[in-house]
Amino acid sequence: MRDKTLFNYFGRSIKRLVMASFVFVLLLPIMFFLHSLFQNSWHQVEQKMLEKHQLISEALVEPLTLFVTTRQQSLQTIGQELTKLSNEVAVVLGKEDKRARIQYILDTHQKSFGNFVALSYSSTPHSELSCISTAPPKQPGSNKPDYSHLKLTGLPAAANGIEGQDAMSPVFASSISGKPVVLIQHKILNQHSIVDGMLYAEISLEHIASICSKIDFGGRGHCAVVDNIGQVVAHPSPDWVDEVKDLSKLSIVQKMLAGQSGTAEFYSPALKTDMVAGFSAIPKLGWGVMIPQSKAELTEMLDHFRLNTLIWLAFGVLVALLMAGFLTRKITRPINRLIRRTNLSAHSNNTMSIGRAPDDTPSEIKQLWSSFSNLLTGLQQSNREIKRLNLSLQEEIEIATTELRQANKDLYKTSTQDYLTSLSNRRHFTDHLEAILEVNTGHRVGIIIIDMDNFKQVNDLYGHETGDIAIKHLATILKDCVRNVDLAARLGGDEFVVYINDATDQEVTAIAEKIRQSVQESPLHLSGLSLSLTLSIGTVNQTNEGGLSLQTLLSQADKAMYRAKTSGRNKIVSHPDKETSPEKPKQPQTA
Ligand SMILES: Nc1nc2c(ncn2[C@@H]2O[C@H](COP(=O)(O)OP(=O)(O)OP(=O)(O)O)[C@@H](O)[C@H]2O)c(=O)[nH]1
Repeated sequence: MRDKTLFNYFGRSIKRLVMASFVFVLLLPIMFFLHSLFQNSWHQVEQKMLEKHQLISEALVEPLTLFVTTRQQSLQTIGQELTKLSNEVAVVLGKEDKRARIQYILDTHQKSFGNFVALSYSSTPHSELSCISTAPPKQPGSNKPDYSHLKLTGLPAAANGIEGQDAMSPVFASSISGKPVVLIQHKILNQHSIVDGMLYAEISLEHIASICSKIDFGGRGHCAVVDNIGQVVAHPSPDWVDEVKDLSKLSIVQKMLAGQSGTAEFYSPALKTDMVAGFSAIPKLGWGVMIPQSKAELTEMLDHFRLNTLIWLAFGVLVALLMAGFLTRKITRPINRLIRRTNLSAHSNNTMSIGRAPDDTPSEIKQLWSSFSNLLTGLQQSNREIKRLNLSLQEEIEIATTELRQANKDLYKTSTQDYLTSLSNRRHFTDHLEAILEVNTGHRVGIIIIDMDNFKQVNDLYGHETGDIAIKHLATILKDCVRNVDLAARLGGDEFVVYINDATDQEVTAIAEKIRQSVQESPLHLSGLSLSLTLSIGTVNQTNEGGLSLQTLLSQADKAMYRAKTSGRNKIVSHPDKETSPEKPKQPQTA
């Protein structure tokens, strides 16, 4: 449901749609990228860094091995000379001379090689040193170094050397220089391969320290070398070097001493931090070399890398959004302009065209614009035509309505009026009276029925047209005599009826009398002819208690009228019988 709402929201305008498309299109790869950046990168970067560290450590294996090997070879050279001397002096020289010659050889080589803190010789493996050459030269009377406590480990043979001939000690503080050194022991063999003497060389580790000191990167990235029992050979900390620090407890050192190479993470108690390192064992020496670095430093590097990536990413997204905004504007601006022009056109009463699309409008929208313009022009023409038709139709409708109204009026007149007198006809009178009787209870209802006396004679004597004139003459008098609230009607022939609304019997009789009198006193003048007319009138006046019948009233009034006829005409008879006879009845007469 929420998704639907979201889609609806973005679907409501092209601008939102395009912007959302850009964002989604961008966001997907960005999210994958970020996921990979934050999930895998630490491991990958750490691995890569450590691989580099390990490569460096591997690269150091050879020079460090070479460092020892070259010194081994030097000892071998000295050893060969001493063997030669041994063979010669066995015959020629005395013991002291031999010792002097050995001392000379040692001094000569000490000077020429310059690699040794001390070169010494003993005639047998366990005898006291008989000759020693040191740099600087040893002071007379000073103690000879004692190597008996050192645990030597065999070295692989140097070039042209014999296996088992050389051995090397762990690092120890030289009694001569006070500095850390390692001791290389070289056995001097006679022609029968029997040990004839021992050559010892204290080797300074300064050269190794100088090689390692060149490896210095980051805040705490360095190189460290340990000997075969895990003691420091080279390390950036001079104290550790001087005190021959034992690092054998470190897991990484133990791995190196076990002959392993690789990468590892370990805690440095000295630096009190987690470290990561690439390490390599130096198989020929039993040593190890490692390139450690603070883990925090790597994390910082990674964070820095991530921050940089995020900044570039944010910059990219911003540029993409700006581009999206610009492109969206290219699409929506002409559409909005089209909408505005269309609205203006609509408000201009369909007279204004929307014009041409601007030149920089995209071609599809240009086509839309053009189609829209054509459509609008057609619509405007149609609208004008419809308007014109509407106007003429309106006129026609008005005329037809007027005619219809007139026709209705005529129809109503025809259906309710008597054609000759324009009084109400019988039907209208009946309908009207029945409606009154139904609703107007409690009021009096008076009915006057009027019939011309001897009217047939009028027709017979003066013609039908004169009869009509006489009928109309009577109608005119009736109109004058009845009140607005009353209703006069022609029932047919020469018979008329008047309804008297809510009047006393006297008032009804008075109106009837007024009619009768008016007719009597208004003879009809027709081209020299004066025609006197009289009327016979019957009346009835009753209170409508409800359920009063019109037919009954008419019948009662009619009977009364007939009684007026039969009792001499020109008189009024009221129901129940009550005659009003003003004067002697007359026949219609001509003057
Ligand atoms: N001119 C004319 N005569 C009509 C019309 N309708 C009916 N008549 C005539 O009116 C006469 C009515 O006569 P009656 O009322 O029956 O008799 P009367 O001669 O009036 O005699 P009494 O009513 O007894 O006084 C008849 O001759 C009808 O033909 C009409 O519209 N015009």
